[in-house]
Amino acid sequence: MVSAAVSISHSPLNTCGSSRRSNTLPFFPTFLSVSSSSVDDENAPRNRRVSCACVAPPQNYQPANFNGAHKIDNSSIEEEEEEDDSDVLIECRDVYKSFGEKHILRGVSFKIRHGEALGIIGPSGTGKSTILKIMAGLLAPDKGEVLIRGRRRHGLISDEEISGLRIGLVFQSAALFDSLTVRENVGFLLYENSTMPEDKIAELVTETLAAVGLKGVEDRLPSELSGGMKKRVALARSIIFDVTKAAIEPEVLLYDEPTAGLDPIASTVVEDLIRSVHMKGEDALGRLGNIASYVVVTHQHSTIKRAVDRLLFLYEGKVVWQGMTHEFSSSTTPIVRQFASGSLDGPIRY
Ligand SMILES: Nc1ncnc2c1ncn2[C@@H]1O[C@H](COP(=O)(O)OP(=O)(O)OP(=O)(O)O)[C@@H](O)[C@H]1O
Repeated sequence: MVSAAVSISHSPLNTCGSSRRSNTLPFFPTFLSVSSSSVDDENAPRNRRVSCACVAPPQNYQPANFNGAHKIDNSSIEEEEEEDDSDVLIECRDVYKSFGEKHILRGVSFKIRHGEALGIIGPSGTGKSTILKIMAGLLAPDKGEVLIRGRRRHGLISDEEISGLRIGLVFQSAALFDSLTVRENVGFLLYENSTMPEDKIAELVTETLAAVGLKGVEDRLPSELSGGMKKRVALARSIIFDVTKAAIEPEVLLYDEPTAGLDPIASTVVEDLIRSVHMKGEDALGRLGNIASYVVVTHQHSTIKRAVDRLLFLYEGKVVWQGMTHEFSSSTTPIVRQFASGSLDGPIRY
């Protein structure tokens, strides 16, 4: 489980020609610190450098086509080998990760294609948050590879290594800066890195907050917000982008349990918001979303149904099933049936 003090987006902080710092903001170091509860201290990047590069859709891009659920077996791997991988943005290949004696990931392999809305499900403690952190570059795998647009990443993220792709991680907790106002939290990266005038950033922050259903909260501190409002502020922070740039900067967003702890209606708001910022559709402001693909780790049925198209089921360190969302509840695979129904009978034992 991730519970972090900050939400990060892999946009530049003080790197990549960081140009300007708002005088309304306190000084922040190059590495945006993350609470000790969120990231393995030993593995946390020091002086982290993050990507500001923009990613264009692959040439000859064809939308991803997933034709059904399948259990992971050799035949499916053979099939995958014949696929056109020009639209694969992130690939985890046989990834292993242990924490001491705990072997959490034991050979996890999957691809995230351009345009995908992917969900990762599975029992608590199976490593869902861990795989997100590995993709985001906060943790390094012990074994196996993470490929970013076909290029193997060595160690943790650096600008050079992942140039060509922005990856944002929205932590399970809203992870806002307590001492900054909502405006400063949402506009943080723009204040730090863009050349936009401050009044324009403030305008954009207000628009983005409106897009997540929040009005008139710009001057509040996070402590003055409800849990659901904090989540929406965190989402606003993850989707805001520099509108003065000629090219939209698509990115892959990784959401760790974005609807956990929300009431059903607030969950729906967040689920629709996640959908709306996807490149395929327009956001609440009528702009094309800039998120090329996204991954949602969730336990919530409503989020599975509403926010994602394809699912990976992680269990005992491996992807044991994958399929389209509508196949989840009708699957006859025992482990999926048990999980979908919440039954105590089945292969998963607590
Ligand atoms: N930095 C760490 N140091 C030691 N153990 C860790 C660390 N991070 C995760 N773990 C352990 O790895 C296991 C998997 O954790 P992870 O948070 O990835 O699971 P999860 O599938 O996301 O769980 P949940 O659904 O409950 O959020 C857990 O047993 C957790 O205690």
